[in-house]
Amino acid sequence: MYKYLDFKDAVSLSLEIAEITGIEEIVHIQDSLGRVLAQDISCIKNLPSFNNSAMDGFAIKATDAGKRLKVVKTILAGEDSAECLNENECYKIMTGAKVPDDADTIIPIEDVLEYKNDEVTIKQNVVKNSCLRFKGEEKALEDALFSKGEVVTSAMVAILASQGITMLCLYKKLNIAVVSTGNELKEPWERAGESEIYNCNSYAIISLLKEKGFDATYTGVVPDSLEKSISFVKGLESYDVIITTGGISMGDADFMAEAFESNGLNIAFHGVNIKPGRPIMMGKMQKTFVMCLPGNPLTAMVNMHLFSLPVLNKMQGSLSVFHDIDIAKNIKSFKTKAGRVNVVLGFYKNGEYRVTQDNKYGSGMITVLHVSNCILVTNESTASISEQESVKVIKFNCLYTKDKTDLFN
Ligand SMILES: Nc1nc2c(c(=O)[nH]1)N[C@H]1C(S)=C(S)[C@@H](COP(=O)(O)OP(=O)(O)OC[C@H]3O[C@@H](n4cnc5c(N)ncnc54)[C@H](O)[C@@H]3O)O[C@H]1N2
Ligand code: MOO
Repeated sequence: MYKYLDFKDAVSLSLEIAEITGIEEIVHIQDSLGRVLAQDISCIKNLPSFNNSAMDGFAIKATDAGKRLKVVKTILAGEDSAECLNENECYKIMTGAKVPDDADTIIPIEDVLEYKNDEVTIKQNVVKNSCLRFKGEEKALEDALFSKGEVVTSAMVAILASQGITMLCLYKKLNIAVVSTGNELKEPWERAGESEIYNCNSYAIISLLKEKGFDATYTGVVPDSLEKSISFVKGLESYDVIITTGGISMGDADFMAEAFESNGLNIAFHGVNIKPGRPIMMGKMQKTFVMCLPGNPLTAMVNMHLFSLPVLNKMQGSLSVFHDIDIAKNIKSFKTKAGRVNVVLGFYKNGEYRVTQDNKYGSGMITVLHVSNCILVTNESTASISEQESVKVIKFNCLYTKDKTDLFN
């Protein structure tokens, strides 16, 4: 195994070699949520599209404040009325209806002094242009709306639909293979003897990928044999990304590094000075990005958050690659081991961080992930985090940002 690489260098290196696949496809807005835009989009219909009323009431000239006016017409939303006001006249108008150019102010129905027999008495105090929404005041034609690389949200879908845009050019979803390794593994639907365990990593990783908007294909368990590992890996060449767990450390049955190297893997790094996650390996096999994560379930998931998701964000074409960290107050002191980067599980709520089980758990554990909702990363010189200290946390359901963030505590 190579010398353990510095955590920051490993993250930088992985992002350096991660390349966007750039393959585009046309998708309906209904299916675009969480996908990455492959086009810039600008305003093609003014928002709003015409001057309209923000209230049900009367459209008047502000200069008619204090007068009694004749209601000459009622304008409903969707109607296009020509201007027709003479002196001492006004329109009755509904919310969203187009305001003819000869009216400049809307008086809500509850604010008039009297409304009877098609006549309305307007109060003295009238503010010109009130309750009026002007054409293009929100966005005007050709204003920039979205940029290539933005992730589609429901708010964006609202804007797209408001523009009459139904089809979008998006980056095609990455083709991700998820692989488990190890003779000890049985699938959850099989029967595991006492010395065997159920494969939980593949299902956990695929679920996490789904949570983050990625799809993945589960390709099965590779047995602990170099020959079989080499040929299994060969069959995965068409994927954009391969994520494996297990078989990457120093044991007699750890064949992943050799199997990938035999298939032309260019190793970017193998071994990082971090706990958990030290044996992690990343590299490129021709165009395929390879992520070999350690087999311990907790380690595999933590590595997914720290290393894999930013790389996948970049490859998917998203501009928001980096973890959007939260700042929290640490409410229970705990120790970490200086000399390496530590990843510490915790629970974040209302601006407070509470360490999971006093930071005393093993990488092989599974249930500690469930009682945690975030991680915290300490730098190599940190040996403890005290109560009341301000800490940076990465929530499992964090957003991602364009700006490179400093994760260290
Ligand atoms: N001499 C050394 N031994 C180990 C080192 C080291 O530096 N020197 N590193 C340790 C660390 S840290 C880790 S993490 C593990 C990682 O080892 P591998 O990536 O080779 O993983 P395996 O040995 O195959 O498995 C580890 C552990 O995880 C279980 N496992 C594997 N796959 C799954 C799965 N799909 N679902 C559930 N559980 C899984 C496996 O049964 C093992 O218990 O190495 C240390 N050793
Ligand atoms: O990555 Mo291993 O813990 O760090 O168990």
